Amino acid sequence: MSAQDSRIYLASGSPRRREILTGMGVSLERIHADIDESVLPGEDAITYTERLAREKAAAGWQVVQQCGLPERPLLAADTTVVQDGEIFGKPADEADARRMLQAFSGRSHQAVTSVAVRQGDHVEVRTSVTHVTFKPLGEDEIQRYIDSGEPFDKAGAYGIQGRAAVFITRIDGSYSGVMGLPIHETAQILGNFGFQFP
Ligand SMILES: Cc1cn([C@H]2C[C@H](O)[C@@H](COP(=O)(O)OP(=O)(O)OP(=O)(O)O)O2)c(=O)[nH]c1=O
Repeated sequence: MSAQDSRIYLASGSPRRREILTGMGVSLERIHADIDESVLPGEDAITYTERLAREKAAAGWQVVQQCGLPERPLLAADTTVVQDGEIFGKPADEADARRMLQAFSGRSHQAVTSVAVRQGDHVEVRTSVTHVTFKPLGEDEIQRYIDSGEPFDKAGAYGIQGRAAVFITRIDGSYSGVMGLPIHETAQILGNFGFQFP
């Protein structure tokens, strides 16, 4: 079946994920499901994003069942940023955003995204790790970026697809993965659920 022939459930409030899937030709229906996104003690970034993608998919699947919705694949994902083993989620406030952007200034970090697709008890998960390098940032640049409001709903306090693009000197890996949904890995998993791309 082609991507357009069938819909998936999207257990995500991220506008970026919706845009990427729509761009891939996938029709979707949003499912609301919330989970606790705390990092467990000693958990590394990949273990964390894979666990969260699975948990978001499980919570979404529960909603599908509780509402008696027709069975079809459900997709969930989680993105985080990691540098020297430290996990950077969404900034809690302006000071937190400043701390993150200062840490990334003139250095490399990794953006990690795990995507999970679930139907019934069958779940598949893939992870993409992308190396991102920032130019050295001045305090005034950081402040102007914070004032734009862009950092606050994004892991690592920046959006590669937005104004932070000018901070980035190099990426090695998946651009869409940094944005929140790696297209290659997503197409691979959905392929295993019967979708065809393009
Ligand atoms: C690093 C980076 C992250 N992000 C976003 C992608 C994700 O939406 C967000 C990371 O938070 P997530 O918790 O992965 O996702 P979310 O809370 O937005 O949505 P949901 O849990 O409902 O699926 O950061 C960008 O948009 N651009 C970037 O360059």
